[in-house]
Amino acid sequence: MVSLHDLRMEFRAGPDPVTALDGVTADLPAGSFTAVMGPSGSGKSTLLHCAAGLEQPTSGEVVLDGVRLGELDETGLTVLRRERVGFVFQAFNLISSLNAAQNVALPARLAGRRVNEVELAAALTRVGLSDRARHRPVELSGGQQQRVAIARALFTRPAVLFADEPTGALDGPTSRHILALLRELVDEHGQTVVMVTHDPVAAAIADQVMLLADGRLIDRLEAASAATIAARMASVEATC
Ligand SMILES: Nc1ncnc2c1ncn2[C@@H]1O[C@H](COP(=O)(O)OP(=O)(O)OP(=O)(O)O)[C@@H](O)[C@H]1O
Repeated sequence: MVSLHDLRMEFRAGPDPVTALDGVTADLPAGSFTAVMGPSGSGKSTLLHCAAGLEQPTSGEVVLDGVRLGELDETGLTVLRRERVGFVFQAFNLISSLNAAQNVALPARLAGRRVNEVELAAALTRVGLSDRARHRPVELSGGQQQRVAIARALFTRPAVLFADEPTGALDGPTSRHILALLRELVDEHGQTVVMVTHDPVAAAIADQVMLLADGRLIDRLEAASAATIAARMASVEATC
């Protein structure tokens, strides 16, 4: 379970502060799939970063897998991210000096767990990258790098997986395959998935859609179809 309580985030970049999150409160139940949507600049990435312990909110509280993030120091946050959290992000996803297989195995190695080579190979096969195991990130496309990160989540089974546009760089069939794998993490392994997406079709595989506008949570849709989500998004964008 991830609980967000009255999350507020202000950035002081220029003369005027920017309010990226304006009092967001939400529960993302354990073993559920949440899509985060909203217009550009509505606070989706900031929400994801705060919920994952990558950024500290200006105020408010995040409780992840029973741990209050505000009570952890930097070392505690690093350990929590390593042991309970998975990331499928466009940037800072993979270690550039490690090949795909080593990147998939890294969290398990850092946690001192024995690495099962058969399971490691199986995770790469599931994302269609069995022939890229020895390639380093620079030798992979953006979409393939995203898939390495998903293989890592299949292999290490973090309690919570945060994904930022995981299908943004993928073609239609690969995108559907990756979404099905994310759904499987939730349905078969009870992991919690939180995914930012602009794509109503991708969001439709989630259990709930959190809709942000101007840093506020303005709606929650449960088990909505892609058409319903697209229509709601269009109405939000028309008023922004
Ligand atoms: N480090 C920062 N410093 C200053 N302002 C920031 C910073 N990060 C984000 N913002 C601002 O906070 C607001 C929310 O940004 P955020 O990246 O969370 O939006 P988003 O919904 O993910 O957007 P997009 O869909 O375009 O990626 C924006 O107005 C953005 O300009």
